[in-house]
Amino acid sequence: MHFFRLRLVAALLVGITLISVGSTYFDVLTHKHNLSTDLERRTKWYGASLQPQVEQQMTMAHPEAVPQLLQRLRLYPDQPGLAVYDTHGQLVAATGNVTPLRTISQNFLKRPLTEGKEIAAFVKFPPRGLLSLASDKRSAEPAGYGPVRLWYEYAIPLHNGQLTVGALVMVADADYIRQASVDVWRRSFLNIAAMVILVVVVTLLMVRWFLQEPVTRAAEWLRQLRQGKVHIGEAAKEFGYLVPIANEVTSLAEHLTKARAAAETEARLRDAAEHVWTAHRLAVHVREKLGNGKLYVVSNREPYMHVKQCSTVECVVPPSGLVTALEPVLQACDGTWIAHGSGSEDAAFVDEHDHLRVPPDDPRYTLRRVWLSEEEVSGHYEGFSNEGLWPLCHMAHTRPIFRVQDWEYYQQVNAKFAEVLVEEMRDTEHPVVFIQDYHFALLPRMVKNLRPDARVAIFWHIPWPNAEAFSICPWQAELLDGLLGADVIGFHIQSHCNNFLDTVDRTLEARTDWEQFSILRGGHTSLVKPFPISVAWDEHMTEQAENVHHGSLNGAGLKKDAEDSWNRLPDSDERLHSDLHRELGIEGKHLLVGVDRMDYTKGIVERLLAVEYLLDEHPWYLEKIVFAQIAAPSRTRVPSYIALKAQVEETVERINRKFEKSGWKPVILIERQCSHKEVTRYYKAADICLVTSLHDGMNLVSKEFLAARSDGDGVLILSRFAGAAQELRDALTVNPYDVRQVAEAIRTGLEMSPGERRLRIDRMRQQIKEHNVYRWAAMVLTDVCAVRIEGEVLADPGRHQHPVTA
Ligand SMILES: Nc1ncnc2c1ncn2[C@@H]1O[C@H](COP(=O)(O)OP(=O)(O)O[C@H]2O[C@H](CO)[C@@H](O)[C@H](O)[C@H]2O)[C@@H](O)[C@H]1O
Ligand SMILES: O=P(O)(O)OC[C@H](O)CO
Repeated sequence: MHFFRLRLVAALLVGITLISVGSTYFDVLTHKHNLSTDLERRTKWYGASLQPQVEQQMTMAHPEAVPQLLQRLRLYPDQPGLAVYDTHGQLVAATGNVTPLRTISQNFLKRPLTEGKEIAAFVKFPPRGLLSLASDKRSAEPAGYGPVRLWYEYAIPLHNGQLTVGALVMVADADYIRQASVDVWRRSFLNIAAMVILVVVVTLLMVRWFLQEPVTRAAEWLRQLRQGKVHIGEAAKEFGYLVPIANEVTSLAEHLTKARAAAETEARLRDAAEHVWTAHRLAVHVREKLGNGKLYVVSNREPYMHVKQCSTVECVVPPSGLVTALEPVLQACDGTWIAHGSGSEDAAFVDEHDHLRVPPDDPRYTLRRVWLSEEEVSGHYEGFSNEGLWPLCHMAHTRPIFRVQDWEYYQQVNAKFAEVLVEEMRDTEHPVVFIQDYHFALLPRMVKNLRPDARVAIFWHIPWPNAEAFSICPWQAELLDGLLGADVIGFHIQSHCNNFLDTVDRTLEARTDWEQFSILRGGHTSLVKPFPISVAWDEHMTEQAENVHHGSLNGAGLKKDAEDSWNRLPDSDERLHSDLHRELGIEGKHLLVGVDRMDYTKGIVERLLAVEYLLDEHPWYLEKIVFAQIAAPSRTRVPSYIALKAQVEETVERINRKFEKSGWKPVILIERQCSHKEVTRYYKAADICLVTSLHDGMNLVSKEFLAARSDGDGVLILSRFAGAAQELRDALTVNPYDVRQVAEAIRTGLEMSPGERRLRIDRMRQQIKEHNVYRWAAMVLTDVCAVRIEGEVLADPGRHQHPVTA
């Protein structure tokens, strides 16, 4: 820093001095020029006014009268000295400062006397020759001549008709011009000195306040961070105005912290011979399985949408179970995610290949956006997918609608994605394609036809109904045939696999192997397997929770008693809990939470009716509970969704009207999409999380709730018709249609002892930790990478084994 300051001061000194000297130099030149021009003009004018009278005198051949004339003509002492010379260059008369006039050179007079033209010049007098004769050579004052001064000499010819009769010479003292320049330089020097001092002082102060101090503070913070003495979130104030750097450093620190945590976790897991999957383990595993290949994921919904909100463009993560599950997988494995670019501003954020790297603030993988027309969205997404297949696969008693035109768009969009996929994979050998969901039932076959060397898996995120229910789809055979193009077909649970095998059995010419759970059709085998999807597991939160719950050493080095810590939330969670309660105006009340897309399969209305039933039957809970339902707008142009929204709003209004009392209302409806962070606040602050789907492939809200409960508290009420119910045996399982049962479950949850809550949550969290989304992806990708492609030479025989047992 010291050297930096020295260099800065030196640079400022040189810079300011050069600029100031340059500008002064030009000032002096201008000033000198102006003064000289003025003197020239005045002298010439004076000469012109004298010339006729002197000429007359010379013409009359009275040279002896010329001195008197000159005396008369020179009225003031500051006027130029005057001299008249005859045609031989002999001085006839002189007045004023005669010394320089006497030494006018013959050369100077030559021009007016011989050529008849005027002449002017600035000269220094006494000249150098005289100076050198001075007795004291160091003196600037030659003996008898006074100091050297600047003079302006001007000579004009004197005429008698055509004849030159002499010359009139004027000598003006021009030394004031030289003096003025010296003055300007002196003033400028003082200015420069003052400016340099001021700028240097101000700069040094600024360096100290705005650079040295923040940098010192930031360096100290980084040192403490390295030593684990401070938290990442506390950085901003240390960095002051260097906030952009703070953000980058914070993100770097987060990465380092995560990497350190991951390394520690890996080491611990290895040490404990556990089999928990982490992002890092998945990344290593997938890289090994893919070899030279690459991963391509296809879904209708994209993980990041650029949308206009008010006047700004925001990049949002849509509320979708599929996105929640796949995003951490892609972040771990890299690859390309191909999806419909559905955000209003999406087109502005892609390159010429419709690519962008995401997540935007920490790019890890490529998103390829596919553009669909309004008609394609309406026919493929809203029509066939969400008015046809969605209600067909969910037992929620909404009638599926199948239109011929929607089916045509469904085929068209599947073909469009196949084309894009093939284009993306053109330079990749052995690509692995992982297709998502019911929007792309035809895609596996299309891809296999175009790229027989591709290994293809499809995961069906929603339930598969029984064969009879599925048979109402007019194009069931085409859909099944399309799906059977895949090498691996995944569902959440075994019963969905069974339903699928049964549907194929009854519909197509194919050999179904119920022992291997595979289907052979046209010489190609498809493996049909359950892969229960899950959420990412944040080891950080787990450690924090475990430290509190199991009485390990806390930050202060004190061993906490397990029972004592049981009823306590960690500080940050406690604060979060009370902040949210204060924000909602529900301090001291029990908070029940529901988080869903506004979808009729999620049982939102039934859940509201259960809350109403509870308050009717157990009025003791009046003013003691609040149910917050966060509902993200979903498929908002589909009629059944429009009707559901109206029904939910009406029901909330009716229940609130019925029970509201002195400012308290039993239901808060938040109809918008929240960030993951906001949703997590609700999960953490809730006493009970209500998941009452009428039918659900898996349901990730239940798992997110458990993952968020690092405090080890909270109760999960879970529909038995959600796939998650098969794994989460410690939830309070309910039939969502049975309003009384759901109400009773809420009551049980509210009355449950802290010990029982902890026991249940602990077991379910352990289940999710071990069966997280990294494990899900590892299972699917291991199976698809193990597929044998006809004619392919095995470069790595290990690739085709099934080593995953965890
Ligand atoms: N208001 C809101 N704001 C922000 N985020 C919100 C939100 N409401 C919901 N979300 C988020 O959206 C996701 C919903 O996931 P779900 O599994 O519950 O249902 P979804 O039907 O979308 O998924 C489909 O795919 C998943 C994954 O396979 C299956 O579990 C499921 O059964 C199937 O229907 C969750 O991550 C949740 O946090
Ligand atoms: O919002 P959608 O229509 O993409 O649905 C999201 C679901 O995760 C589909 O399974």
